Amino acid sequence: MTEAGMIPKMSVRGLTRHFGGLVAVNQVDIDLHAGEVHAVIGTNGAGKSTLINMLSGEIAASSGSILLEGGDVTQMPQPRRAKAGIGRSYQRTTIFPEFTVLENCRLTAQAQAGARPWRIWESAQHCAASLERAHTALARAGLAPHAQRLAGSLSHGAKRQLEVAMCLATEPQVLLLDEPLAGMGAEETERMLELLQELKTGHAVLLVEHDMDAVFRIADRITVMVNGSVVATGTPEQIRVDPLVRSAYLGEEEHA
Ligand SMILES: Nc1ncnc2c1ncn2[C@@H]1O[C@H](COP(=O)(O)OP(=O)(O)OP(=O)(O)O)[C@@H](O)[C@H]1O
Repeated sequence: MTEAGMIPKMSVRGLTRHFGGLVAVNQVDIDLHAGEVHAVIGTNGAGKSTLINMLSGEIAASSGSILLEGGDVTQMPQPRRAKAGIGRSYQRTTIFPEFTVLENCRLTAQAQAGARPWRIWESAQHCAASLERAHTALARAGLAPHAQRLAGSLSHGAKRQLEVAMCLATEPQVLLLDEPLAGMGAEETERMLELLQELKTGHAVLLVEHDMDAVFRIADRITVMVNGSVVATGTPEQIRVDPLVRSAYLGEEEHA
């Protein structure tokens, strides 16, 4: 059951980013609700990464606003946004391969909890709260049996699951997932989709993903971007039959 009728966890209005003369993201409005996977799709260069980077605080918005549970986070730097409840995974792998799966998760939880960087290694040994958060996140991501393995020895799919677990260890309100299915085989994709389905309970999930089959299966809501602008937002059923989307994005086979 979705919690879509409630106030959005994240509400974005008029979000815009210029790179010189290029408008990479143009006046984007988007609402992310707890209990929903909201996918953002679009052709290469449509502005999806720029959007996610603005939401996580990695790049500044040129204009517009981002509210997290009603509070304005538009000017908040990335570390504070992470503390406020915005978690994200990246297209590239960000794990420490020579540490165990559990240590990777625990260090993320520890860093997010506000430990001083130069004391992370020392205090990570002792911080029971971070350890508990790490165990909880690993269990939720289906990685508990691999907790003591070196992260570098995991399969590609399991590494992506670990990234999601690391994100969960920060106990976010909003999860921003950047192509979590990239490079996965069919079985790994299925496992990740099950995880995403489970994860949306209690979280708002924004999913940027190129695998259209997966998007149409998993998403509760889809926003379609073309050249930096939103051309449509709706349920998968609405998006599938939207004439603008069909001509601008879903492509020729729809017209056959
Ligand atoms: N740092 C930057 N400086 C200049 N232009 C940029 C920068 N980052 C992105 N762009 C441009 O902004 C536009 C949107 O790029 P973005 O990476 O957000 O698209 P995308 O939808 O994520 O594409 P892809 O699916 O290929 O990852 C593109 O034209 C890109 O070249």
